[in-house]
Amino acid sequence: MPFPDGPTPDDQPAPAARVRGLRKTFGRVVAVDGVDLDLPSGAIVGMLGPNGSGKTTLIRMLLGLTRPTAGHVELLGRTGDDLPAALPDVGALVEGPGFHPFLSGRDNLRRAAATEPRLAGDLGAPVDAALERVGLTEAARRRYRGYSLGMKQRLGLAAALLVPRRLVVLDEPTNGLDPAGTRDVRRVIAELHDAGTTVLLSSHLLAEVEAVCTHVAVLQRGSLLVSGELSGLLDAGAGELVVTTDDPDAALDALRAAGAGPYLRDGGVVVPSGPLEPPDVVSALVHWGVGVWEVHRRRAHLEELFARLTEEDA
Ligand SMILES: Nc1ncnc2c1ncn2[C@@H]1O[C@H](COP(=O)(O)OP(=O)(O)OP(=O)(O)O)[C@@H](O)[C@H]1O
Repeated sequence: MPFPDGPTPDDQPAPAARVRGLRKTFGRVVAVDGVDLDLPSGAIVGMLGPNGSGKTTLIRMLLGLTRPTAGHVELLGRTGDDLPAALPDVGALVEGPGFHPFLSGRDNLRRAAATEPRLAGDLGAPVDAALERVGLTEAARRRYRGYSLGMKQRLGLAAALLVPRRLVVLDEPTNGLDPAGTRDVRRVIAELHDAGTTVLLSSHLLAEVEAVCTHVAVLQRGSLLVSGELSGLLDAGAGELVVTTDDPDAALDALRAAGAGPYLRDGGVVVPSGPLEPPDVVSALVHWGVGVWEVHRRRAHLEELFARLTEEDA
């Protein structure tokens, strides 16, 4: 069956994944409510949303682990009954059926490696490489049952990295990790990105997402509030202007008279986002004879953008 939007133009690489009209209900609960989303090829897409907003359900539908109530999923160009054919190229760290509690980390990983169609023969080398990559070499002989949450997360990540993937999906990968583990995950994501792998990262850590992601998608109550390139969204969502002047008190008066609600912060005059654009601010200050050294727009942080989006929609 052709995908609803038709083919991607020749000059654009096909997205690693796309969903259209994706919906999932559990009884009366609408977990995902008609989501359209592309994961651009090679991007690191941060998926954000409050608890219960549908992130895990969306990821599970993307990976074929949960059947959608309605809508379409395309994964690495495969859809419908053909979707499982994409899965060997997809690595995933999602909560779900875990590892065997009485086997060691290494033996669990060997079992996972044995199910990889692209690994044959000696599984020792790829298993050891994956353990090394996630910093689990020393604990590899210990039973999974005795692993801390962070070690379990690392082993799950190792399983996702057993072979080169075109898409890696990480559902809250830093959950339970110490700062060193968080750094390791960040390094692994950067390595995947350098290798051209598309990464979908679901996280509540906004600073983390801002630091590593090229794109974001924000969910709320099962609906997509916004998605796109992170830098563009932060620029568009930019807020306040900051004025540097020798006479902040006069600047406050001038800007109040112009209809802004300015205030002082760290010696600068802050003009909250509102009707006044930079030329209006400069003109108001010049009109009042206030010397202006600089007016710049402060780039919003993801935390502010996220708060604004989710509060506006609340
Ligand atoms: N198997 C299930 N049976 C019933 N309801 C479910 C099931 N899975 C998810 N839900 C419900 O669907 C909604 C979305 O849940 P989901 O786990 O996808 O959200 P999330 O954004 O991943 O949340 P969190 O950030 O807390 O992990 C919630 O209301 C949840 O209770």
